[in-house]
Amino acid sequence: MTESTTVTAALSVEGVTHAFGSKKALDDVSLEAPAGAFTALVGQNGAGKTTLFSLITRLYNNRSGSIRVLGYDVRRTPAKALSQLGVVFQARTLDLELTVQQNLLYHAALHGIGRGEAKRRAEAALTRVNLAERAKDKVRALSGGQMRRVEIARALLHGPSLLLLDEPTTGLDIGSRRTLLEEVRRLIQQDGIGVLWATHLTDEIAAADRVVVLHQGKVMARGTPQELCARAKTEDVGAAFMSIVGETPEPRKASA
Ligand SMILES: Nc1ncnc2c1ncn2[C@@H]1O[C@H](COP(=O)(O)OP(=O)(O)OP(=O)(O)O)[C@@H](O)[C@H]1O
Repeated sequence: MTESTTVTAALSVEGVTHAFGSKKALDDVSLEAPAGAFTALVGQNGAGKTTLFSLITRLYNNRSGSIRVLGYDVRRTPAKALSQLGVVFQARTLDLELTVQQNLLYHAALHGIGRGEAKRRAEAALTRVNLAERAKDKVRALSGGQMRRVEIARALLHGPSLLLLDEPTTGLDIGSRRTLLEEVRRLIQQDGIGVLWATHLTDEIAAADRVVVLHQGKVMARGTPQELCARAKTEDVGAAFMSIVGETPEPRKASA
């Protein structure tokens, strides 16, 4: 898929700048996350990923440019835009002492979803992330990867068209990371939702449909992993990322 292809944008960001005092955290950022696709937002620490998520979710007000979720401007029509948005934040936000189901029902109540409907949706959402059998377990009893999947189920309760995940694999082992990626890919295939997955781990972008490279608040590149590799004249997407942000990849250590 190329930039010129006409697609339904689950998320469209155009010309967004955001500063903390005199420091620009985002500088004229434009990007898209199409429906039915996995878009990776890759950047090193401090690139501006969390700031962008805070603007999309209206934790911060965007004073420049526009942010649209399924065509709804988050500033002009926030209720419509946010109703299409599911978010998994970097820090975990589940109540460890409640059961998985209680956590989901609590969240559904905040969205004004009635008890019966909430139970039905919670079961369906847990089934989608392969955790239906853990509904009655306390969250404390789950692994880190399972907790992340509960957070995804929770984010899906109100039927969003766009799922934002901010560094969702932080603290997970390699197997759990792979499972999480597979689950999210399956959701995209089954439901056609758009996903924006923020990460600093370049191995997580190799299988993305599209990649957006963010560096020091600026979009440095957009395209498929193959397009990024072609641009940087390498076959390794991690090396392509390092080249695009102007850093030399560390030489591989020889095995002992
Ligand atoms: N509340 C704040 N006040 C001042 N500066 C901030 C604030 N939040 C972020 N910044 C600065 O904005 C820039 C972008 O930070 P941001 O957290 O968005 O990056 P990030 O890509 O999410 O990084 P990380 O992966 O470390 O979370 C950084 O220089 C950061 O120091």
